[in-house]
Amino acid sequence: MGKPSVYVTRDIGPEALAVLKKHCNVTMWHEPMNPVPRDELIKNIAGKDALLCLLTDTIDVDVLNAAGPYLKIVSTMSVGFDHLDVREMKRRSIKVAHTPNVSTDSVAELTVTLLLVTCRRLPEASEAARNGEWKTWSPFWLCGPSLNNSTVGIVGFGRIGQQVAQRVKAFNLKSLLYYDQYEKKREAKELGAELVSLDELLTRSDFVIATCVLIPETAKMFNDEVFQKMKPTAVFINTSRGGVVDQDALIRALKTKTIFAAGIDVTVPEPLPTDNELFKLNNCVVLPHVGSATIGARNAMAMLAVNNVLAALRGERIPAEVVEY
Ligand SMILES: O=C(O)[C@H](O)CO
Repeated sequence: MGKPSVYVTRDIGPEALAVLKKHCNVTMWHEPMNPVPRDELIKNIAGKDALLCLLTDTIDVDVLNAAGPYLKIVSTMSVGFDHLDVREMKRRSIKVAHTPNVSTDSVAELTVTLLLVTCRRLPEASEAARNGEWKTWSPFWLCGPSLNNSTVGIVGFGRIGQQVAQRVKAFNLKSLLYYDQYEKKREAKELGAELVSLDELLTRSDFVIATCVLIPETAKMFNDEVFQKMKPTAVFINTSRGGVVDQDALIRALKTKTIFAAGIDVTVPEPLPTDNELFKLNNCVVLPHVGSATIGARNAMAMLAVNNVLAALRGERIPAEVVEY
């Protein structure tokens, strides 16, 4: 019997690819900075045993139909799987896997970095130094809020939310709040975090950090009403998915100073067009979805995505199967 065939939608690095190629015939989309075009994906997936994809690939009924009857697993090199039609895959008995845990620290580090960069207005400050706006030291020029003695509210207290909590605790907070559909009692106790309603979190927090998953219940949950409940001094950070925010509402909140500032690593769409209003606001820091962008995390994600594929093809237990559906 020949090797199973796998379509890989981007170059996932030499280490992980070498392992995959040892056991499978690999066809791959080679352009590192362009997602595989839809027609190319549809053409190449035909007859494959496995698909290893990224969060930039929408894997829906059309792709599954094009794949045909041999497809046994869709393995995404991401924690989030909102780009996959998981329900349809389960209906067809196709396994679904993702890459949790291995990027948690990197995303938590980036979240805290973005929080600090946004509240201390660093992009604005750096630009001012570069463009000659820096005329003198001035008492209140480029000031922002401090984390010291502040209240931080984390929306979505999963692995990443908890690691963010762990890190921000070091800033000598007044209170650490979280909102989650589950109580997470033990973890919250260890971290000294208090479970509150969303409303209470919004009204009490100086910093509101979104680390929640994108599911129908969280889609556009940060809307006009939610921003209006935040303090006018509040800083909003989102490193989860752009879809949890009503982006027009965020623009309104930033423009009208309903909130002080926002730092976002995720947008709708991605990439965010360069003429988007958010890029024109100096109280908004936009990053190009780099939460997990450390070399170690990305290699570990690639390797886990490969191991998920190999386990499924061998009929073994999949290291990180998506089960909750
Ligand atoms: O889902 C993920 O893994 C992140 O958004 C990308 O690192």
